[in-house]
Amino acid sequence: MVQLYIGSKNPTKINAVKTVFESANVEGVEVESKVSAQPFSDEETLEGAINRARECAKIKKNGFGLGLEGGVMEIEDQLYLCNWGAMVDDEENLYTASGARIPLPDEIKEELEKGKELGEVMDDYASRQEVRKNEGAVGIFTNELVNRQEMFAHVVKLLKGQYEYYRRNG
Ligand SMILES: O=P(O)(O)OP(=O)(O)OP(=O)(O)OC[C@H]1O[C@@H](n2cnc3c(O)ncnc32)[C@H](O)[C@@H]1O
Ligand SMILES: [Mg+2]
Repeated sequence: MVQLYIGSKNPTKINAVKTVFESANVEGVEVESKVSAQPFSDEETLEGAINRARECAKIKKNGFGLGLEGGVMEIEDQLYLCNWGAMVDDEENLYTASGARIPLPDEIKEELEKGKELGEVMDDYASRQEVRKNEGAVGIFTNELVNRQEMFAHVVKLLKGQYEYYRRNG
């Protein structure tokens, strides 16, 4: 059985991996992303995902390491939610993929510019608790048609698919 380590204790991330790697043994491990708690660009968000995947692979030598990172990025003054994933396999090959992007309202942007984390801002905005561990910002702003776990599952599928392709054709 494939052993997978996902660098987070957030259930949306762990469950996303479980739904895609159905027959694998999946364990969430607390690791450092080594970027800001609230990444502010695609580059920084991707770096966080790669750092989490590599940290997992370093600590847990017997399995694949996976990292999923949420952040925000700007295009011409419009702030977008962005998401990145990375996976390191047992031969230290690195796979990366990005997830959905949707615009965030200006009032969310203003709160983030004050230094707050999106998770905290979303709870206040939606008058809910632990949005980041449930539907996520993506769930709130898509009327829950796409929740955070489903969004991350798509990223994990992109990682798994690339691993399968390059293992056969690489
Ligand atoms: O425990 P970890 O794995 O760190 O999970 P997290 O929920 O903090 O997620 P990230 O560090 O990947 O996300 C960076 C920040 O952006 C927030 N965030 C990102 N996407 C979000 C979403 O869809 N809904 C709510 N908060 C989100 C998150 O709460 C953090 O403050
Ligand atoms: Mg975090």
